Amino acid sequence: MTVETKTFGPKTALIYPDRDQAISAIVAALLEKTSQLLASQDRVDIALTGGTDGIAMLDVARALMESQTNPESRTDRTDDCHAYAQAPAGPDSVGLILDSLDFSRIHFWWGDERFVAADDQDRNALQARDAWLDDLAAHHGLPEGNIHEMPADPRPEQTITCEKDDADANLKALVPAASAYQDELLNQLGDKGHMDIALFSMGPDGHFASLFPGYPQIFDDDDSHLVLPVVDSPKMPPLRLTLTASFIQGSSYVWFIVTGQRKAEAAVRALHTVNDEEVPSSFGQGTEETMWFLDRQAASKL
Ligand SMILES: O=C1O[C@H](COP(=O)(O)O)[C@@H](O)[C@H](O)[C@H]1O
Repeated sequence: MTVETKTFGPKTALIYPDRDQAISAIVAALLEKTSQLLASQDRVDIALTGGTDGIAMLDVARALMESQTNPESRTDRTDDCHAYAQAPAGPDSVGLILDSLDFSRIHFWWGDERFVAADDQDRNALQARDAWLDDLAAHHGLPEGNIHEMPADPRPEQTITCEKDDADANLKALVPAASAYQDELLNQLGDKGHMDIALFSMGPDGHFASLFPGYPQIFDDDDSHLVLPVVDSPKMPPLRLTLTASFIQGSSYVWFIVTGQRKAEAAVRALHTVNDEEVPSSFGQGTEETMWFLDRQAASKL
């Protein structure tokens, strides 16, 4: 597989010929890094992302796992998604890493969530469960308690409106939800206090997590805030919860998966700048490493 590398100060861009290869590469990197970290620490905390590429990553990881346990599924899956065929460490070594991972020591979190009912298909957590996590919990030793979903909107559907005037009513539901997730993060992460690996994708407007350009959440620099509510997201649905930029910046490894021409403009701005409120993804930096996995289209303006 050919991969081109470009560096932008502390940020590195890895450019793959196409979307499948970019996704396979970030999955392989995730599995390798998780395995490496588990060798020297008790647990690994991973923040997942929603969106098309974020969920496609989990589909690929599951396909890879199925190919390990059921070799007959291997050919079809390779044709479908190039999962392990394109993985940088080689199909078998990535599959072996996946096979040997101790999921009882891996915890999954989210960078953001759409604040909708628990059974709403828009939920990032529900999509992630369908793609991979429920299978990990049912068959591969991932304890249910290691899946740390952001809270869902507990209100009955007919009481929820998203008119501007209803911001107060919505905040009454969102603020305790944000604070419950913050408490869970603080309790679970303890002295470590940060994510090991935080995965993100980026919208064409440059948002990541639910931090949107020019919105108040991206200007919040109070380090005691880990999670914030969003009442009027420009991307549907309008009510959301998001990790803050300052908490994200405490993560060890911050990795982006970004594909498609429509994200090329935002990608070039995010990689060339740091902490630019007009391009929130420019805030995405890790203490150990900041890596962008791109396909050629998304990287076309770099
Ligand atoms: O709504 C969201 O969108 C972004 C980006 O999604 P994509 O489909 O353009 O890849 C995602 O990062 C975020 O988690 C999600 O809530």
